Amino acid sequence: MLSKEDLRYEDCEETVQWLLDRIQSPPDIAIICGSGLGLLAETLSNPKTFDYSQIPHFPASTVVGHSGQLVFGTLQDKSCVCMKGRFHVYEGYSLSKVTFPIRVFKLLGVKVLMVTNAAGSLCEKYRPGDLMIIRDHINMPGMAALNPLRGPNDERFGPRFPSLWDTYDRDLRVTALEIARKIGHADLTHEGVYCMVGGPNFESVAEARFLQKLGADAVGMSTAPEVVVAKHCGLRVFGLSLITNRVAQAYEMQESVNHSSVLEVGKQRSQLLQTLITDLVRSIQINREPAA
Ligand SMILES: O=P(O)(O)O[C@H]1O[C@H](CO)[C@@H](O)[C@H]1O
Ligand SMILES: Nc1nc2[nH]cnc2c(=O)[nH]1
Repeated sequence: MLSKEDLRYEDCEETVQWLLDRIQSPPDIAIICGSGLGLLAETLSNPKTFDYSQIPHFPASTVVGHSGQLVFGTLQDKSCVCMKGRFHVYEGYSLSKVTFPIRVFKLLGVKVLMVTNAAGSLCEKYRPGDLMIIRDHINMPGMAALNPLRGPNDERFGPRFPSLWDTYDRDLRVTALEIARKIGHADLTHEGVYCMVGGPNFESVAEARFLQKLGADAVGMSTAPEVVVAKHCGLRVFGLSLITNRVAQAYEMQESVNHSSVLEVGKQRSQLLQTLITDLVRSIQINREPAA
């Protein structure tokens, strides 16, 4: 059964038509800007910006550092769309709402989804300001049935039982690592496993130890639902975490984290993120099917 909160294929089509009536060319690449990473959207040329509040069926951004705008434009001659701000489950939104933009992107013709986020480090060698290319994820809420694909499956989006074994595109990961090396930041760029928790509280020491034992290198409160829905509908996915803090795994550790410090690290690293994403976008070949 669909709940009142669940958005349908027809809702997506309505949003897509509204956007197509207002933009020059449909995007090939979508970029989601994580907490404090909205400056990425400033890299687009000829921007056309919509507040989420204008767009049919879009929820509102309620988190500081997520300005709530969809920006269409060009980056490295590629037609792109940037979400300046994403939706989180802890804001009270259903997973259908949290992931709605991904399905809109798919129907707009997007081929590649790039997700960025701010995350806490569970890995000894990661430092605040480091980058983690996401190799794989652990979707904690998803494993407990809080999955965006729960409920009736609409085959027009994708199959009932999608496989996630190769979710984070190998070629894009390899290229991103090469770019990090070329721009002299190989030392602070890692590849690892992102774990999504529901939030909004940061982890207790016992929770942090638990997640680290499970194989997580970084933890945050987003991304996994977006990626599950993207994979379900056949998008290529690239994920990048900015490590904004270390997560205390011992009671003696003096690690305090708050949202302002997360945003501050985002600001400090925004140039590096822009360079990496811009160079990665340059490397992508888009094969558009010829119009029928
Ligand atoms: O995942 P993004 O949206 O980057 O934000 C991260 O930063 C916020 C906490 O400071 C949480 O929302 C967490 O998920
Ligand atoms: N859950 C969680 N989310 C974050 N986002 C940025 N840092 C953190 C963190 O330490 N934990």
